[in-house]
Amino acid sequence: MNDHVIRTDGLCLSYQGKQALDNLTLHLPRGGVHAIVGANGAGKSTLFRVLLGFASSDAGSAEVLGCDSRHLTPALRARIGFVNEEHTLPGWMRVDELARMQARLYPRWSDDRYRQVLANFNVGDRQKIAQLSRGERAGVSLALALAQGPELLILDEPTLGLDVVAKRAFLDALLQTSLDDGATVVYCSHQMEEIERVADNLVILERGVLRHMSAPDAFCERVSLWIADFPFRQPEAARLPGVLETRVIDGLTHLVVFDGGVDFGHRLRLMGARTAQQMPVSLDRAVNGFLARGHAGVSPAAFPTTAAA
Ligand SMILES: Nc1ncnc2c1ncn2[C@@H]1O[C@H](COP(=O)(O)OP(=O)(O)OP(=O)(O)O)[C@@H](O)[C@H]1O
Repeated sequence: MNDHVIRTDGLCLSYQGKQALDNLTLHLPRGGVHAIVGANGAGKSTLFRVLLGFASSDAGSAEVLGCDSRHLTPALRARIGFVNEEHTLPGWMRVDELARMQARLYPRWSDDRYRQVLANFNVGDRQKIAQLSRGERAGVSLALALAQGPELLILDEPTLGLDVVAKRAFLDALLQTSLDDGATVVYCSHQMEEIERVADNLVILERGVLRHMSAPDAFCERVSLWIADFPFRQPEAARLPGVLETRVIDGLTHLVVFDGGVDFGHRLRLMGARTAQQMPVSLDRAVNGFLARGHAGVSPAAFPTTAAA
């Protein structure tokens, strides 16, 4: 049995000649929390739109829960929860009216789960959706999505603009559902500290291409910060294979390196470094270094895709 909750093969979509998804092959296994990261415009929202059948691809295939995204039936949609970054909900409805409507639509609806999630947010049942703050609306949309009892929950930057307390409540509710109900969560975010906390799998997209997929820890282990002291002149260390980012701080050269290998320090010494020290990096620094090389005009093709099959 194909046990991928999401499966795309050679997916392409361009808007007016701009390639939003570029031959994207992505297979996400069932279970856990999968975080999709990428720079602005990397294709994250476009991918979700294609997966949910809201946009058509130019080529390739997309499947969700084993079904072609172009032909998702209402029964299959009922097994998928979706929270978008705008938390779009009908503003004219009251919170309790909306919940009652959703309860009728979804056979697996759980009032207990709805109440449990909503309790984290300061929302009154009789408030109109339009009167809610952004964070409260986020809480309602998450409570509705989780109460649906989805097998798969897709979230597009769900915590954007939330304060620290609302963010924590949101993530706690998300984790609890993933653990208690066995739902697979797929979400995109720019917040690495969040991803570090909740994600089992890290997916890096760059200009519509899959660049990396592994556990966040495994990714971090492949990225190091090297601090080298070049007493005479700064070398062209950026040319060394795997260098993502270089900076000179207080006379020392800082290099963020991907898969530098055990002899990277030796190479720096051969280039004239008096000392070369290796240090671990945070997920934030590792991902940002990885994405920054694309911004710096370095051709991503110079780096192999490191996605697991
Ligand atoms: N409806 C559209 N019409 C034209 N171009 C679009 C449309 N939607 C997306 N794009 C383009 O497709 C590319 C991918 O956009 P997408 O919204 O998927 O990126 P993203 O990774 O979600 O970005 P962000 O992190 O900024 O939300 C971008 O270059 C964007 O300009």
